[in-house]
Amino acid sequence: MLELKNISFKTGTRKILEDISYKFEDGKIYAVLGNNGVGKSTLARIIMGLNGYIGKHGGQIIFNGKDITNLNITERAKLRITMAWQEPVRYEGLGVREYLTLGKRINLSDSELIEILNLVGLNPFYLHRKVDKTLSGGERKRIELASLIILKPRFAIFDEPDSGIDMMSNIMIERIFKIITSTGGTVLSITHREEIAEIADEAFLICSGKIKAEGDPKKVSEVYKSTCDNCAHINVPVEFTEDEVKL
Ligand SMILES: Nc1ncnc2c1ncn2[C@@H]1O[C@H](COP(=O)(O)OP(=O)(O)OP(=O)(O)O)[C@@H](O)[C@H]1O
Repeated sequence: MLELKNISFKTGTRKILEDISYKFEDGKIYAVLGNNGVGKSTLARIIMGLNGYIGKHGGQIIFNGKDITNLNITERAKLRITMAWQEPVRYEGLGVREYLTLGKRINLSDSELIEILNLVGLNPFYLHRKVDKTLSGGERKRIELASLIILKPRFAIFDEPDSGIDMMSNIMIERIFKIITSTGGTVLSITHREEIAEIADEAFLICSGKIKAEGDPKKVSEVYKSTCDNCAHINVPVEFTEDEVKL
């Protein structure tokens, strides 16, 4: 269980996140919806413990009963809190096999690696490729998803899990999420796409740094469609009533 308690974040006088409280249970998929710039990735960076966010945000993060608010990204990684970034990084010279096995620190046979590549829609040939600019964006993203499966995360954040990957891959994304939740891990997917949000067990909508709606993913994505398409208050914190929030 990961619990966010009254998370807030400011840059100068600008409020980016305000009073975000949410409980993520083990073995469940969650989605966070919201327009560009509403604070979704900022919340992810706070959960991950990135430099520039630790000690600079308000509120607490409790993970399995332990206060992890002041732990850095490495300490949180040891608790297997991980993230697949919106724009995966490339490493010149590093082979896919080395990357996936953390330079052989993770012991996986070729057939196990090939099975994981297959899960993310890549053929065995990719084991012999490098994680560099010769990979397309979509291929790189798939390798990143494979590495996340291998890490067996307890809490995994996917920032736009389908960015750069074709539409046909929604089923693949759902399969990856379910591999993680089947062993009790929690998935948080950050998305603009209703189809991806609707894979989740629960969803919440961030608007101007606050939770505007939470609950059933279909209902939350309806609120998203009906209110966020022509948003009149991008990045301006607004007040919502309790009734609007719980769905
Ligand atoms: N450390 C920071 N310093 C200055 N501004 C920041 C910082 N972190 C986030 N912001 C600003 O906060 C706002 C929210 O950013 P964030 O990346 O969280 O948005 P988002 O909801 O993930 O958007 P997108 O869908 O475009 O990825 C943006 O205007 C961003 O520029």
